[in-house]
Amino acid sequence: MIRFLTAGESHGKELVGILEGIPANMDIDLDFINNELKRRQKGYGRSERMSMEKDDMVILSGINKGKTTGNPISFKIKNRGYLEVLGKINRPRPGHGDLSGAIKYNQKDDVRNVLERASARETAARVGVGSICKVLLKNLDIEIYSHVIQIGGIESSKSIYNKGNIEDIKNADHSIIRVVDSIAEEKIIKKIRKTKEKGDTLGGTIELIGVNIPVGLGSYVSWDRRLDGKIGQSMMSIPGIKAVEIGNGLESGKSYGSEIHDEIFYEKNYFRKTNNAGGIEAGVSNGEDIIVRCTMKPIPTLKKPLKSIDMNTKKTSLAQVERSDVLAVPSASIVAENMLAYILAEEIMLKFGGDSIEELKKNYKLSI
Ligand SMILES: Cc1cc2nc3c(=O)[nH]c(=O)nc-3n(C[C@H](O)[C@H](O)[C@H](O)COP(=O)(O)O)c2cc1C
Ligand SMILES: C=C(O[C@@H]1CC(C(=O)O)=C[C@@H](OP(=O)(O)O)[C@H]1O)C(=O)O
Repeated sequence: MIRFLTAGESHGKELVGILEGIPANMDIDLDFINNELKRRQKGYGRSERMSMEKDDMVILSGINKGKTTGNPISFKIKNRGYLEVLGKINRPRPGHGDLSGAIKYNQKDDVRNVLERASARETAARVGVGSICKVLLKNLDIEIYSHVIQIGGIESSKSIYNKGNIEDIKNADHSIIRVVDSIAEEKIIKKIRKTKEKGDTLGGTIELIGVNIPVGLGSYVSWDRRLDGKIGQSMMSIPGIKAVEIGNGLESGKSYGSEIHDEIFYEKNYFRKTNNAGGIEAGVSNGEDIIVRCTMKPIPTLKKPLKSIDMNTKKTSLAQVERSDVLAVPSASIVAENMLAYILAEEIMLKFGGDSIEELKKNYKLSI
């Protein structure tokens, strides 16, 4: 069984992660992990904080001479934003965790402790965890890719949900956004710039694809073992993600069954000519690519703030203005890839098992 925990605050000393259940003897390439961390920091529209932070992983345990040992892996990622002068916050930002967190944890005098953890800075540690899971999946030739498909209503890349061409996505550059053409790219950048000038923010939609997925991950036997349910929760756990779609989920409600269900064929193996199900039926992977789309709402911190209440005086006021991203959709895309990697690695270990990578590979080969 794989499980993980993260700890750390946005402006605390460090973020830490503990990941248990990764088999022994797996080669860990730290450059690959640090590149994943770097990919999460890219994206036009992010704040100055991203040029301050240079995320890299310091391994504390569970990896020796570049190989996993089977022991829990722990690591840290330094916060260069540590010790910044941070003022009190008592005018909660609509859309952030400020108000509900202040009431829940009785932090009404200063909301700072709430947003320190609600902040998406924590997702750096999740990418640390997910990138180790990606290495596990790569050992079985399973890969995960993602791209941004729209920002603020402007299409940036074509959805590939139905047997589309994934070659473009494999090389998607999240430094800005993967765009259909340079005109769309120009339009999007202009929109982000204008939005920033107006003191406003944006969201968008991302798409993930998992390839070379074996049949049988997840299960229908109990509600909490369904793979689509697990993926849904992992995606919804990313700050800002407000909708998750598997395959052609949204359109399916407007279609006839004859239009949406993927007919079954056989030629040496079972296969489908369409993939509206996004690779999952009855909570079980069916061997087709896993396709997930997620929509992120606009960033809650607005330079031109919305109405709020001063929690000291209870008078109408304007929400607190903090340094903030205008858009973080490309970064969320990398977080989502890594959360999907975690869920798939967890399911792989549940189904095939193995205390060493050799054992896992042997079990896997025998079963598929
Ligand atoms: C990579 C990333 C960066 C983010 N940056 C900011 C930010 O700079 N300012 C902000 O207000 N929200 C930011 N968010 C979104 C908030 O963290 C999120 O909206 C908030 O925690 C409330 O959670 P919810 O949107 O899931 O309800 C970011 C999210 C992600 C994934
Ligand atoms: C630090 C990160 O994202 C942060 C997420 C975030 C939020 O409210 O979620 C607010 C901003 O932090 P700060 O208040 O320091 O400017 C973002 O920069 C990161 O992604 O590494």
